[in-house]
Amino acid sequence: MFDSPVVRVRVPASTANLGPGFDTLGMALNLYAWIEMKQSDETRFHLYGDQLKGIPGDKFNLIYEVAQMVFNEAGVSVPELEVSMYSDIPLTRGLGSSASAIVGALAAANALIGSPLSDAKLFDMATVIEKHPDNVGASLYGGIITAVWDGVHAQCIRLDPGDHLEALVVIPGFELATSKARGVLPAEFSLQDAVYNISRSSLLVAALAVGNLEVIAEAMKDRIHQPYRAALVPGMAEILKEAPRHGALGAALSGAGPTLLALVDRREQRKAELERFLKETMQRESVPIRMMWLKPEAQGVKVYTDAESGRSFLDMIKGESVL
Ligand SMILES: Nc1ncnc2c1ncn2[C@@H]1O[C@H](COP(=O)(O)OP(=O)(O)OP(=O)(O)O)[C@@H](O)[C@H]1O
Ligand SMILES: N[C@@H](CCO)C(=O)O
Repeated sequence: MFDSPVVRVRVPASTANLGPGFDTLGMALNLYAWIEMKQSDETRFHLYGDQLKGIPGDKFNLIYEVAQMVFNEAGVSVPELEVSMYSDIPLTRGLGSSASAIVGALAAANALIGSPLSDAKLFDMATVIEKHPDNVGASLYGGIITAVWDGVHAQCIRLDPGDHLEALVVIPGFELATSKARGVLPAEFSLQDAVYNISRSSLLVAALAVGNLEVIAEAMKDRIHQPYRAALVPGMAEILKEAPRHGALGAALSGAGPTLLALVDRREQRKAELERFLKETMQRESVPIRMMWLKPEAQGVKVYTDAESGRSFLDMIKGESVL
């Protein structure tokens, strides 16, 4: 048996793919979900905020299921949990809400039992659950990650995002399930399209590694998933094509969408023009949107100990939440 502390974690949202890096590139963003977890005599959930509406408040919640995987892996039994959760990450919009829930639950459950599992093990488990390492790697490690998965083990290299990148995200007022956005993709690609994506994805990683932002517009182009998904997101094709002419370094569908993300150099003077272009394009398509300026988050999931917290769960969040 172990002492039963109260564990809190903060986990960042993420954007996956960054255009050509389908299922391999991810970047953490400064939008967060928070989870508090403790052992209990009966399982109880306290879900706060608009973003968690409709999420199950019982043992069918993803957080509970993932926590039990950690306990099984570690060979301990913690059948009943009291979980509080607050999130600023919109659900099913392409900003890695499921990855944040998975990584947050893994980190919280692991900390609850004295952290027997390594980060590498948590990464493997997260990837098996999510089925691709891009969002979960970014939420776990922070920064920009380039990752591979062999079906069992995931590996990644983390790049520091630097100080110059910023992202303008356009979040449409409708949900797009990852399963639906993957369902429209072909099973096979031509050699030409494969080369097109490999070359751009490699260029993008190299550009981000050395801070050469000039090639980003070309490096964010993709032929593997975005052309097929464009029909699911009105305005997407025009925004991906034209955003660089309005001040963006490049633009991409964020994860499986429907959120669109324009990367910007923070020193760029044309932010208002970019905002106007994105807003007007979506308005022409009659798509209601929310726009947010976000920054890359260098820190991955953060575990707070009892001693560090000292405040109630909601008080702790108040200072950091964007809502
Ligand atoms: N905090 C949470 N607790 C429980 N389940 C969650 C939580 N957050 C997300 N989920 C589950 O994940 C689903 C969304 O996952 P999905 O992969 O479709 O979108 P996403 O993760 O927001 O976007 P993307 O993977 O494209 O970045 C939700 O419908 C819900 O079932
Ligand atoms: N790489 C994934 C991200 C969504 O979780 C996709 O584009 O389907």
